[in-house]
Amino acid sequence: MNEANFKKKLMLKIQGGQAPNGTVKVSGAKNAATKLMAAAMLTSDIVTLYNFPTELIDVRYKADFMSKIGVNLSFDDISSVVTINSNNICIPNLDNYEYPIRTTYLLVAAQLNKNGLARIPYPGGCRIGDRKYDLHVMIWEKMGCKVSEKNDYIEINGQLKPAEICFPMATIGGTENALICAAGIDGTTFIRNAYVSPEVYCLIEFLRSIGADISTAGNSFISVTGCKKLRGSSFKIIPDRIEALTWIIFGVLSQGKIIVENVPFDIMEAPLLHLKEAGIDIFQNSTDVYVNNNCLKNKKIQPFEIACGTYPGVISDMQPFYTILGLKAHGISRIYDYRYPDRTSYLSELEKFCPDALKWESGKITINGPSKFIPANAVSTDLRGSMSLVMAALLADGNSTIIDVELALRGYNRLLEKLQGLELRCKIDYC
Ligand SMILES: CC(=O)N[C@H]1[C@@H](OP(=O)(O)OP(=O)(O)OC[C@H]2O[C@@H](n3ccc(=O)[nH]c3=O)[C@H](O)[C@@H]2O)O[C@H](CO)[C@@H](O)[C@@H]1O
Ligand SMILES: C=C(OP(=O)(O)O)C(=O)O
Repeated sequence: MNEANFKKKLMLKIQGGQAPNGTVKVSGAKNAATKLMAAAMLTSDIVTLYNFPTELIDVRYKADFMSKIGVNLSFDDISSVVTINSNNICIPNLDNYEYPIRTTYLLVAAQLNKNGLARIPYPGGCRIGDRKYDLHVMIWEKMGCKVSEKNDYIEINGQLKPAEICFPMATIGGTENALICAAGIDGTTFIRNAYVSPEVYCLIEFLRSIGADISTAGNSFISVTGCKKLRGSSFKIIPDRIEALTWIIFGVLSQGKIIVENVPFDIMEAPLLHLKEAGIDIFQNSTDVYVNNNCLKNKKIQPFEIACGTYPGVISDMQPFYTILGLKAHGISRIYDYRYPDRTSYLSELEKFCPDALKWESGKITINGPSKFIPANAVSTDLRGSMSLVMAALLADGNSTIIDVELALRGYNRLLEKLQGLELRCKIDYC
C-alpha cells in the first residue's frame, strides 16, 4: 500500500454472483503482528518478523506512530517481512494523536524504559461495544507509574517495577500489556487471571526469543522474569485464524473452488467443529483446505446455535461470519455473543442484502435462513462487519458497493489482490 494512502476512505465495488476459483493464502495474524511490533521496541537490537501482514491498515497506523518516536521500520511487502530497529526512541511531541487503532497502550513500556515518560493516543479500535482501558491504567499504576489523562493523549510517568497483577476479567489487551511491561525490566511479575489466547501465546514466545523468562500455568497464571537488556530476534507470526475461517465459509457459500493455504488448524478446533455440525465437510491436509461444492453433505447447510466467548471456543471476532453462514442455512440459527454483546451495528447494513432474515437484540442474533442475497450499497461499521458485507456482496447477483471498506483492510491483508486472485470482479476507489 502506498504510504500516503492508508488514511484514506475507500469503497469496494463488487460485481457479485461469480464463483471463485483459485488459491488464497492466509496472512499473518493482525492480532499477533501489531502486538509484536510494540514488543520489538523493548530491545535496541534488530527484530525481524516473518509472515508479517505488512499491508494492513492497522500495521501502517502503528508504524506511523512508532516512526514518529524514532523507531525505524522497513517493510518488504513481497516477502511479508518487517525489520524493526528501536535504538533511538524519543519522547512524542505530536500535533495529532488521532490513531484509530486499539493497542496504543502497548507502546508505553518501551518509552518508559528509555525516557521515564510515555505519551500514547487514546485506545481506539472497532466500535463493537463498551471498550474500557481502566485495566491498562491499573497495570501502569500497580507497576509504580503515574497516569494522567490529557485532552489528546495519555501520559505515563515513572519507571516500571515488578508487581503482582490480578485481572478481574479475561482481557487480551490487559494480559499483553502486563507481559510487555514486565518483560523489559529486571525482576519477576506475576499475572493472575490472565487470558492466553493463541495470539497472546505468540507474544509470549516472541518475548522469550528476545530473552524474557516466562512461564505459564494453565491458561490463567503467568510469571514473567524480565530483563533490562533484551536481545534481537527473527520470529514468524502465526497465521490469522479469523481470516482462515472467513475464506473457508466464503468458499462453502460461494460454491466455487478455493484452496485456502496456511490454515492454523491447531488453534481452530472449535470453530471448525461448528462448521462440521452445520453439515460442512472440508478436505484438508496439514496446512491447507480445499473447498468446493462437495463440501456440503446433503447439499444443505444445517441451522445451528453458537455462543461466542473466549478461546478455545468461537471468539466474537468470528461472529459475523457465522451470521452469514446462518443466512444460507435451512432453518433458524441463533448466535449469542457473550464477549461483545453489542457487536451488532453491522447487522442493519447486512440486512440490506437479505431483507427480513435477521433479528437481533443485545447479545443475541436470530437468523431465518435460507436467504437469497440481493445486491446493495452498504456502509462498513467495523472490521469484521465490513468483511461480512464484502462477502454478502460477492454472493449477491449484480453490482454492490461497500463504503468505508478501509475498515476491512484493517485486518485483511491484501484483500483486493486476494479477491482478484480468486477470479472475482471487484475494484477499490476512494470514497
Ligand atoms: C487488537 C486485538 O487483539 N483485539 C482483540 C482483543 O481486544 P481487546 O484486547 O481490546 O479486548 P479485551 O480482551 O481486553 O476486552 C474484553 C473485555 O474486557 C473489557 N475491558 C478491557 C480492558 C480494560 O481496561 N477494561 C475492560 O473493562 C472490555 O470492555 C471487554 O468487555 O480481544 C477481543 C476479544 O477479547 C477481540 O474482539 C479483539 O479483536
Ligand atoms: C475488534 C477487532 O480489532 P480491534 O481490537 O483492533 O479493534 C478485530 O480484530 O475484530
